[in-house]
Amino acid sequence: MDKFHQHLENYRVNVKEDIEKRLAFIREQIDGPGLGGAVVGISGGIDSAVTAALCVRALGKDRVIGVWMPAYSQPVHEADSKNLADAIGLNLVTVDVGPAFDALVPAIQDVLPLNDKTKGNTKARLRMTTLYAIANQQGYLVADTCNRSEVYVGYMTKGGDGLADFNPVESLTKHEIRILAEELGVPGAIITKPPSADLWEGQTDEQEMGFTYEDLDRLLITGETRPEALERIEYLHRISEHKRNLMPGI
Ligand SMILES: Nc1ncnc2c1ncn2[C@@H]1O[C@H](COP(=O)(O)OP(=O)(O)OC[C@H]2O[C@@H]([n+]3cccc(C(=O)O)c3)[C@H](O)[C@@H]2O)[C@@H](O)[C@H]1O
Ligand SMILES: Nc1ncnc2c1ncn2[C@@H]1O[C@H](COP(=O)(O)OP(=O)(O)OP(=O)(O)O)[C@@H](O)[C@H]1O
Ligand SMILES: [Mg+2]
Repeated sequence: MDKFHQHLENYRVNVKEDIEKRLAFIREQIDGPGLGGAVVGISGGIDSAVTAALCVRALGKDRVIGVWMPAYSQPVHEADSKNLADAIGLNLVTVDVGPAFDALVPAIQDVLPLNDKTKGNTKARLRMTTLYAIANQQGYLVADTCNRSEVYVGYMTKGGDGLADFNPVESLTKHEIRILAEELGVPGAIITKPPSADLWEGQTDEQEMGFTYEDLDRLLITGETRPEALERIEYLHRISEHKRNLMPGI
């Protein structure tokens, strides 16, 4: 077995211990300052599924709100979000951010045209606004869902999914997140689905980044990867330095 798979195997063996460490971290973040609970944006993807499952285990289902926020989202993600909620006992609510997006984008476009990426990032920032409204009102914290792989290359929207109050999955690569998801009882369809920001039709992480999560996670775990991927990964890492901030994480 190579170094990469050996690392993942070790993680699998120790996953229960790792979960306990993360649950303690979440309780410390919420109960330390005497706050009520946590709010998590639920996309139907694996990162938010794992984050929500950890929060529910740490705090109990009455202290966690999951929010599905469609804006021209693929129907499969809504179904997966509902299946997740049933599987982990998550209190899931829906806030449709589509109308706000439809009102805001033409107003900005009166000033200058926006491309698909900019529009997509605007959706992510409307979701952040929604999560903070709920957190504000309830005395909750917003949970971040960005994993170690995404953070390394800055693959998140600044001030969107990249802005939150604490992060229970920050030190985990995408491959480790998959192992954790299995252990937490996340439905299989969410674990095997290709990662996507779903910010525009047909978007997938690997296609947009220009390398695979295996390329990226091999680098993070073993220090080596395919030379062609390495150049692009390090380029994205350099230009995203401004996105890595000081929020408490584990
Ligand atoms: N050197 C610098 N120092 C300080 N600030 C700097 C900067 N360079 C850019 N900026 C600022 O940052 C902005 C660009 O950052 P940002 O708005 O994030 O935009 P950008 O990095 O261009 O796009 C975000 C990327 O993250 C992806 N994404 C978003 C959301 C979720 C997921 C997912 O995995 O699901 C992925 C999305 O598909 C896209 O590829 C600039 O407009 C500028 O305001
Ligand atoms: N439609 C949505 N409703 C609610 N939250 C969303 C939605 N789309 C994205 N988000 C939030 O933005 C985060 C970033 O998206 P990202 O795609 O990186 O994570 P994911 O969907 O959970 O996992 P994956 O990377 O496997 O797709 C999500 O984890 C979620 O918190
Ligand atoms: Mg996603």
